[in-house]
Amino acid sequence: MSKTLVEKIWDAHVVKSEEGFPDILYIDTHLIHEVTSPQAFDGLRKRGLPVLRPKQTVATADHNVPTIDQHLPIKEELSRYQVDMLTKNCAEFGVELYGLGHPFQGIVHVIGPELGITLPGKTMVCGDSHTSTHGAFGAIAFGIGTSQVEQVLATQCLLQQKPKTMKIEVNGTLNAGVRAKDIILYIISKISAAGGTGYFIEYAGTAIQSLSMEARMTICNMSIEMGARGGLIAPDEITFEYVKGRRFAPQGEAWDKALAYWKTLYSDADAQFDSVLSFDAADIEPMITYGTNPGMGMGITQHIPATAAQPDSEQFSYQKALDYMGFKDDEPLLGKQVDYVFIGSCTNSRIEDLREVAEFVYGRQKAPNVEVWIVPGSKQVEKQAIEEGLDKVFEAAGFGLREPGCSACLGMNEDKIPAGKYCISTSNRNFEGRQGPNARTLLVSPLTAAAAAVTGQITDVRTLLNHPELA
Ligand SMILES: CC(C)[C@@](O)(CC(=O)O)C(=O)O
Ligand code: SF4
Repeated sequence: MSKTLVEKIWDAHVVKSEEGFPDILYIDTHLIHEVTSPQAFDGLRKRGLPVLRPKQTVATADHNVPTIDQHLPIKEELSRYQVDMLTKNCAEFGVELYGLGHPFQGIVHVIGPELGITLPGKTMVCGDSHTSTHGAFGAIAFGIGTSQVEQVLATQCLLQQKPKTMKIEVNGTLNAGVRAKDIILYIISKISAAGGTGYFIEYAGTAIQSLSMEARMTICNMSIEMGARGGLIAPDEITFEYVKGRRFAPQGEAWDKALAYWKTLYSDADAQFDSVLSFDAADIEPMITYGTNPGMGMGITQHIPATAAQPDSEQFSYQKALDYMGFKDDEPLLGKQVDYVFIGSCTNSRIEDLREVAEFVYGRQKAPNVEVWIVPGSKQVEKQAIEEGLDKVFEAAGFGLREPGCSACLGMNEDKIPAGKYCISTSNRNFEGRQGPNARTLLVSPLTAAAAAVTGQITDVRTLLNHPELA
């Protein structure tokens, strides 16, 4: 019987399936961080239970960590407490922790892939809705809640309803200045922040298959931002090349065996999806969000869609979003001054992202009216960026390479955007107060962020690509 890729991986991990009940799903790898694990460990402690498979559990500190002077004690009391609790819990339950100062530390969805922990065909969960990132490797990866974190720690299994499947095809060639982040922001702007609810999405098509693994991770990372359970891309030679030789990837005969299995991981030609959407890469221009959910995005040269053009039921919340952002119906965003540029987060903070920013700002200066924070996704990304001299390029442009963490993606550590300030951000959420109370977030690609860093305003990067003398 023909199957989609999701069905193939799901069915290979079902421990028990009974009509009218959720499946019992085996979890290959459980990733944890300091925010959503304390209560789960407390639950085990109260019931006197161990972590069933500590060797299949990996922890890191990323949300609450500072991104400068990480060698010093964390200043914020709550952040320090969260990180200390993670250290204590991992020591007590025998879980490997890549904590502050460890050479493998970083954002949980950056370190899994770069360490070869994220592999095709796996089931992977984390108490974090951006766990879908790992689907870029052809894994079923999704976010879970704290009580489910406890369930997986105790049983290495999870009760889950089998999700519906959606195929999103993007075919064709990307225009100049258009990157993976623009693809996913475009898709979400077309189907809305709820368009994928209840589905597990498979991204396919020639434009997707032409992307690097880092770019594929950017796409899968934001599956949740359209309500999807997760997102994945069938593994191929680009995937295998990326994984080969990584620290925890299979080696030798185990590699050969794994590769033979991974090559069976694709949706059968006649597999039935519950929904299929198609997009043309040629229609996509550099994107930017103007509102307070990732679905409120538009091409950077466009004008903000009118409130009256929204469905009646959405007009109140739409207008409220524009008021929060200080924007009006039908106004253009190009040329608007911004205050901060944040390049980081599990969406865009990998070496490919930093290289692209460095290439763009090389020989240029940041604008005097912006503060630029560039935050590597992990210690390994930081190390590689320094080895490649990218830190020197950033310093010459007027901003320094910080240390790894979630940073300004969310207001849970020292890196907060002040109230009322506009932040051009390569992260994945622009909710009210996400980057700090009353901060105003404009989601873009790293390339568009680099352009704003140089001009100090919302900029169509293609202008500068075509006319380097302009900035
Ligand atoms: C808030 C934080 C813990 C989180 O990582 C949680 C999540 O993604 O579920 C986020 O980015 O919103
Ligand atoms: S970088 Fe942002 S979105 Fe990603 S895990 Fe951290 S807080 Fe969540």
